[in-house]
Amino acid sequence: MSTGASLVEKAKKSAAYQAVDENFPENAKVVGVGSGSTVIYVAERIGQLKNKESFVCIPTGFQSKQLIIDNGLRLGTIEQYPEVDIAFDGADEVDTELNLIKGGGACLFQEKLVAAAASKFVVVADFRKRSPSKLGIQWRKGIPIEIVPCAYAKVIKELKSMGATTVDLRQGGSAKAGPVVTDNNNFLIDADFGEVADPAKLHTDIKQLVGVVETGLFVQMADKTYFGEESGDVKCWSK
Ligand SMILES: O=C(CO)[C@H](O)[C@H](O)COP(=O)(O)O
Repeated sequence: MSTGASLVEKAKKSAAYQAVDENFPENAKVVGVGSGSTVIYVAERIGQLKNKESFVCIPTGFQSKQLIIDNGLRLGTIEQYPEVDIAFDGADEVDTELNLIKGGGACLFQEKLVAAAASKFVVVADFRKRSPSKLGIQWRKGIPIEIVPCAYAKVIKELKSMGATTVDLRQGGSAKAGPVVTDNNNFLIDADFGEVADPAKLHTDIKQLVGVVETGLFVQMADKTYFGEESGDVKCWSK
């Protein structure tokens, strides 16, 4: 009998494999590979393609770079290849409009950069990531926001005055004393705004604060999301 943890793992793998099988363009030249535990299976599946010498993969951070290398894929950079044919990535929450919260794994800036450069953006997730309506229902840790380190006190104060109920400078926990440092040498704030009524407005309001590099609200960027279900099925939401 499958345990809860192995059901989740199977769900991630099924979603990732189906997303690659149904969307990988035959003549792809540049492919974005996201970050997180679900994307591990995306990289694995792409690594099984017979023509893997014919395209380059663009990472969204350190872990993603390792996944590309470990699966025998060609590594490129977004500076060399600013036009991406397709990007695959995970998400922390997906709403019914296909808006996302991302950044639980601290990679949101490069994830958004690669997704924004991509002609098609496909998300892979397990059933726990699906919101019944708005963002902020399933993912209760707050919206991840990447900031320049010296701006943290100012931005925290401003986010509180914008109505965030909890605002935390993300800490490394037992793995690191002090704040998490991103792949871009920045800090991360998690700001809880509850249920997000208007993700585009919230993103714009936060982005205007001096010191904010990027928010983990991915508004109308995803073309499709594949959810691996507890039953073993995969559900696809598309625009
Ligand atoms: O946004 C991310 C990292 O910044 C990840 O894509 C997101 O956290 C989902 O990760 P996982 O597939 O491990 O649940």
